[in-house]
Amino acid sequence: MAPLVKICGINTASAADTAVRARADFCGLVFHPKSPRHLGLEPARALAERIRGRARLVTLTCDPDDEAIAAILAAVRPEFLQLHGRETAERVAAIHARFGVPLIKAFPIAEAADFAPVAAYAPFVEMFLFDAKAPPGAVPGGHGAAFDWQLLKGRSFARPWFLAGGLKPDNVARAIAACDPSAVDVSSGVETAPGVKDPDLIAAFVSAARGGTPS
Ligand SMILES: O=C(O)c1ccccc1N[C@@H]1O[C@H](COP(=O)(O)O)[C@@H](O)[C@H]1O
Repeated sequence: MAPLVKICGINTASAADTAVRARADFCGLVFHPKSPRHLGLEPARALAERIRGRARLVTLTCDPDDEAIAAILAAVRPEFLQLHGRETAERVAAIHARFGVPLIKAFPIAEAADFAPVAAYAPFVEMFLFDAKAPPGAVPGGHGAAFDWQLLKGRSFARPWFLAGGLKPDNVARAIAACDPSAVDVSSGVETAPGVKDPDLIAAFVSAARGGTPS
């Protein structure tokens, strides 16, 4: 079965409309001030209202405190909160208990040992997400870097999972064939510059992920 598709880092009305028209399953809004895709609460609220009901809304943040989570949830009312920082299983359990919003937990992957912590998060999250490790000191994601998809081959997990990191229209079909993810996530692979989404690349990515022709 074709995986679900998430377009992350939506930051304009036109990118939102393109993702929805391409029938992306999830649209991601980034709350990370060091990211070129960062949104303030008010622009995020407006984009969320444009997307709501047409794709599932995901808000992405890294190591948020409770105050930040409360503000994001109140402004956007997302279907999912993606935690893309170094949140421990205990912290994720606390977020789950306090806020009850379905969680996507991201894990940075470079070698097989990086999957070891994943199982401990299963009771508290809806989906896992596997991304390449970011360079030291850099923003934790959105770099367009891939990890070795073969590391996922033959593994099973207690939750559905996203493949992320360095996906593009011209490699997403190969990535899906290599490791059979439940969902794929892309940010920089559908951009012409950091934070600048391209309508043709978004449409090509969704089509290629669903078994169409890569552009
Ligand atoms: O997109 C961002 O700016 C971002 C910022 C901070 C953490 C994660 C971020 N994006 C996520 O990173 C992965 C991979 O992105 P890419 O396709 O390789 O550019 C993806 O899950 C994004 O949701």
